[in-house]
Amino acid sequence: MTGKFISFEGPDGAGKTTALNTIVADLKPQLKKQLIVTREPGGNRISEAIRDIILDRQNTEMDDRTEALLYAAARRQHIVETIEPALKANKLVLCDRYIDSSVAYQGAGREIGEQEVYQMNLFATAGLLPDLTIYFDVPSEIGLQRIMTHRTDEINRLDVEQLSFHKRVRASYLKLAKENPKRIKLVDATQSKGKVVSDVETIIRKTNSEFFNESGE
Ligand SMILES: Nc1ncnc2c1ncn2[C@@H]1O[C@H](COP(=O)(O)OP(=O)(O)OP(=O)(O)O)[C@@H](O)[C@H]1O
Ligand SMILES: Cc1cn([C@H]2C[C@H](O)[C@@H](COP(=O)(O)O)O2)c(=O)[nH]c1=O
Repeated sequence: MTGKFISFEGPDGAGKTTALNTIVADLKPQLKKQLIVTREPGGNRISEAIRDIILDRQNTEMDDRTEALLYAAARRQHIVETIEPALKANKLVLCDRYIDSSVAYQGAGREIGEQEVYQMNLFATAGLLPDLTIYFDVPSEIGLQRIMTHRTDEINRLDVEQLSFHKRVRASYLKLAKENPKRIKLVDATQSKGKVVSDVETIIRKTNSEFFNESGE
């Protein structure tokens, strides 16, 4: 496959989606190749239906392993319908969350075990990993505060987990970043929105120069 696959990761409320919207608007005119922007869980009819089931706050009886399997199932369908065809067509794929979310949220947050969840996801992904992962690092308290203050209409079943759950998620992300320094680049997401965007754009430009017009404009 010849395209490039970049995932955006971070705890809830880290600001990934906000930054992604600005980054897409900024980078699109500067790119030589086509850009695909997508998200997990979701990105197609089946995966969006799975997303609705997972995130529905009424589904309080959902078992932790059921949850992990549903995320992996949504991921599989997303890879087959969206990510692989885009990479084969030499496109740049920007994806809001991917496999690291499962390791951090289900592996560490739900305490299923990070290795176990990673191994199960290897089956779902057939080993497809992002070329680059931007990790938006924010203390759990700040992320949750942002969500509770500004996004009360969209609070989902995972957002309402206890602070200890979210702290395990962040600790797991930090561990992943430390263990995979070539793939995962950490951005300080407590900075202003503008600074976060500019840090991310610098990383993307540096690591994917072949996708940009020579003038960079
Ligand atoms: N750098 C920032 N400083 C302050 N507030 C921010 C910053 N970035 C985003 N926000 C605000 O925080 C809230 C959450 O942002 P956003 O939805 O982009 O986070 P997210 O990482 O996509 O979260 P989730 O994964 O839970 O969907 C929004 O109200 C957004 O305006
Ligand atoms: C892919 C993936 C996601 N999650 C969690 C993380 C968030 O709490 C929600 C998705 O909501 P967002 O607003 O789109 O960020 O799902 C998870 O626990 N495991 C995963 O694999």
